[in-house]
Amino acid sequence: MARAGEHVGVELSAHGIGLRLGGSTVLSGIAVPRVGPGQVLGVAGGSGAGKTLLLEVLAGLRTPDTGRVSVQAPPDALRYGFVPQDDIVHRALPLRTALEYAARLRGTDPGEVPLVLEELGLGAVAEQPVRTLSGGQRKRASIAIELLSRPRLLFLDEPTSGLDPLAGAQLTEYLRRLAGTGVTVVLTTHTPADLLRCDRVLFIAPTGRPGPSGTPAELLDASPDGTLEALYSAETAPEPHEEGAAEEPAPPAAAPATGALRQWAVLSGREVRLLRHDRLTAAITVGSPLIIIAMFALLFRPGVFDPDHPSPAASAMVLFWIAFGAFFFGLAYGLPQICGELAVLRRERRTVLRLGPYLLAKLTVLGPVLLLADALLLVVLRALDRLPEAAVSVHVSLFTTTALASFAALALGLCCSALVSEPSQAALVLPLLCFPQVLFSGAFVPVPGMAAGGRWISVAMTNRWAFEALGSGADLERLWRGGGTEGRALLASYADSFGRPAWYGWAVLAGCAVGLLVVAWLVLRHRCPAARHRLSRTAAGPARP
Ligand SMILES: Nc1ncnc2c1ncn2[C@@H]1O[C@H](COP(=O)(O)OP(=O)(O)OP(=O)(O)O)[C@@H](O)[C@H]1O
Repeated sequence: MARAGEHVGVELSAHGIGLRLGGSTVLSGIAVPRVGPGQVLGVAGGSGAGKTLLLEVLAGLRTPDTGRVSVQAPPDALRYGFVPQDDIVHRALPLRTALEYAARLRGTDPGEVPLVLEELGLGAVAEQPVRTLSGGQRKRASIAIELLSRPRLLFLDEPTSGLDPLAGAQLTEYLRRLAGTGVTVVLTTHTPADLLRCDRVLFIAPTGRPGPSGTPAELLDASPDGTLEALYSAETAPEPHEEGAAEEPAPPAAAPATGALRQWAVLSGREVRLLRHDRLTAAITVGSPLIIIAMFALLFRPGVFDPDHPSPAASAMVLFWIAFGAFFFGLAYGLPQICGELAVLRRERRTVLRLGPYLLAKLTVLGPVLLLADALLLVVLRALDRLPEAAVSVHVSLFTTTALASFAALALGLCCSALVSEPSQAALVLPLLCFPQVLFSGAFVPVPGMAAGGRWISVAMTNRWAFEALGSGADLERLWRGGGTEGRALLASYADSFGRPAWYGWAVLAGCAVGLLVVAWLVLRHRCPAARHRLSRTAAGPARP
């Protein structure tokens, strides 16, 4: 929290801001009046006028095509916070826990959490899961997370939207008090009552052109009917563009950084807590492999790998479904992971979060569960005589294959989860990903019998490589040679599918897992950009009181 009387502060202003998106101009010639510590700037305008975009430009999250944002801050005082419109706290966690993880991630003292909660009037609901909080409490929770970093410059995108007039008034009053401690506050709002509590107000006219600007009293004087509402569609002359002036060398990020290792540890801890607090998800995570294993145990006959009386076709099916089970475990775990918390991820990326530790934390928590599921699958099937009685090395080979198949599928799931926007879309993707893994695995139509197109597609199917590695590990060819006419027919149709050593399949599966994780990382880097402060910061002496 900023301490009253501290003489550090940030001054912000902007000139000639212009921005084009999707081929059209969304902001042009916007000037932002100078605001400093202790002041609140309200940005107003109709829906779609460009308030959020301007806020992002001011916060250094977007580069304007024209114009300049300047921030005057004493050395080391440019700590900023950005509170977006979306819900940005993990809903399953108790509020206090969510804030403590946010503090650890930012490298700030979790001991600050009770202070921040009290300050925002959230002490009484600190132990409630975030999903049970009211809209107004969630907004304050969102602000609380940013306050943990003790920002000197705080941006808030529509902090009062969805609140009743009293709750909205209380929130803006709180922001006023916060500004009084030396923080510079910039907020967007739709509510004229909020604007009356600001020191300065800037209107953006429809289509992103400049509107009137001044103190609330000046604006009320200038209004044709004495109301702020009348100014929503008013336009003033745009500031001349400063072509090419937008790009400034990027100063270092303002938020305190935590090391990659520490982020990984904090994020892994949070993943575990999320699983513990979201009991239904935890039950599905543990229960779905158990159900699938039980179905396999009921489906397969015992003794199909008996070298004296083998059932060649049945043995191929057992190995295929084991490969598919391992694939399904990984995919089902990976798909819901990222899309359900994109808003949280975006926000954390704007402060400190690194994507490497984030993805690694997912693997750290889900990996052991997957390994356990794969091991249980093999142990149960062997105990029920659905797998061959063989040397330990054979079982190690089968386990290695299933583990790598699960990890490749987990990486595929994380990748797709990063690409979609909502869990409902992830659910739609699930069958689309499973179908080709069945069709082109080479189990039902052996690879040598596929059309050329199918053979090419099968190369990209991790299930094919898992199936072949399992067949090689279990030495299907030898089993089939002793399997009479059926065995010889299968040997002819599968040709050399199981002729390659198992490690060949392992290498492909490991390569797929790494490649897909890199793709997931790239997708997230594009969709959740890290804050790059392109503000033209000027070192300054003591800020104005
Ligand atoms: N990525 C984008 N590509 C193209 N157009 C965009 C993009 N993001 C925003 N816009 C457009 O820019 C305009 C301004 O959007 P912005 O979100 O800033 O509006 P706003 O004033 O915050 O609206 P609201 O009050 O409804 O939240 C809108 O017309 C929007 O459709």
